[in-house]
Amino acid sequence: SDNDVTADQVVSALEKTFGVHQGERRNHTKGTCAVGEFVGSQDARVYSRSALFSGKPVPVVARFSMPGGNPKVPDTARIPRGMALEFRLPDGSLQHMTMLNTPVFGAASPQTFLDDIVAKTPDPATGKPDPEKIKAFKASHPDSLPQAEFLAKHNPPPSWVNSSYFGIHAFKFVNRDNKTTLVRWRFVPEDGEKQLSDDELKSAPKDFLEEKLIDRTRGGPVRWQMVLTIGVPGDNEDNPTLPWPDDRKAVSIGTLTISSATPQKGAECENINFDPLVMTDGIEPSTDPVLLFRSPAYAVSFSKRLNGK
Ligand code: HEM
Repeated sequence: SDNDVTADQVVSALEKTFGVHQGERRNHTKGTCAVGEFVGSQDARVYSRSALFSGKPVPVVARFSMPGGNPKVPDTARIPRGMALEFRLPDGSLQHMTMLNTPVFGAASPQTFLDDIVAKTPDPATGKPDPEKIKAFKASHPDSLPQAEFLAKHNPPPSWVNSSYFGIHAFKFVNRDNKTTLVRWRFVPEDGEKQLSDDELKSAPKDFLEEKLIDRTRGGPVRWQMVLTIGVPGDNEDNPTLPWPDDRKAVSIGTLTISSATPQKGAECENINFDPLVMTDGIEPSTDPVLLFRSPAYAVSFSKRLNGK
């Protein structure tokens, strides 16, 4: 059962499939650091008393990343894109949001996540994953299909600034009257959502995302609107592979501004563990077992890389 899957097991599987890159993240290894600020809107305070939504600018350290433990994965890979944010509040507390550019995740349980990584273990004969094992994984894990379908229909973006990023899990917002609201959130880019064409995907170089982000921020700040979706009673809070119905109320609750970007080596984001359970008063986790499993898994990866392993 799921309860048997451990963080160590998952990190070991990541190491077996992608190799160990000393001092580096075991997942989302390739990435770029950035900094900026967030300004929350009054509308958020109906739902959350978090200081994040005071209306005053809150400094943010961000990291854009490619999933998987391969530091050289090409920027054209048909896999999700990640955006992690650390909000540094005036009282010294932190809020993390660690997101992907897909509205749903590819696993409803830690077991599916583990089985996915194991299915991608390179075959010693070819040095590549065995297509039969990947097929068998898909057939036996229907919860992996909604995200795979989204990735099949949406080509990767030409730039980090041309994606929406989704919190994916349900979370709880708690307001001043202790009223709890089940929510999901996403960040919608002011530069617009864009996708590479099939031809562009074939001709694009291996590495372009980092350079384009550095150039784009030199030309001026990049913004995303934070959009909150309000759940209604009965909406699922424990399955990140299933979206809520489209007609749920959505409220714009703040603006993220990214002002500069740098390679990750030695930069501020490098030694942050973007554990999604780091939260301020007014924002709380749901019962989603995948969300709750992330924290121990990130801790194992973080302590290894911090110790130079
Ligand atoms: C069972 C589920 C999951 C496991 C086991 C897992 C595991 C990991 C690990 C080990 C890391 C590297 C941590 C570090 O060394 O700092 C990581 C990074 C990351 N994960 Fe997950 N993850 C899971 C689910 C998710 C989900 C659902 C999302 C998005 C909603 C997500 C988004 C990210 C992002 C964006 C990063 C990079 C963070 C950074 O820039 O440092 N992961 N994940």
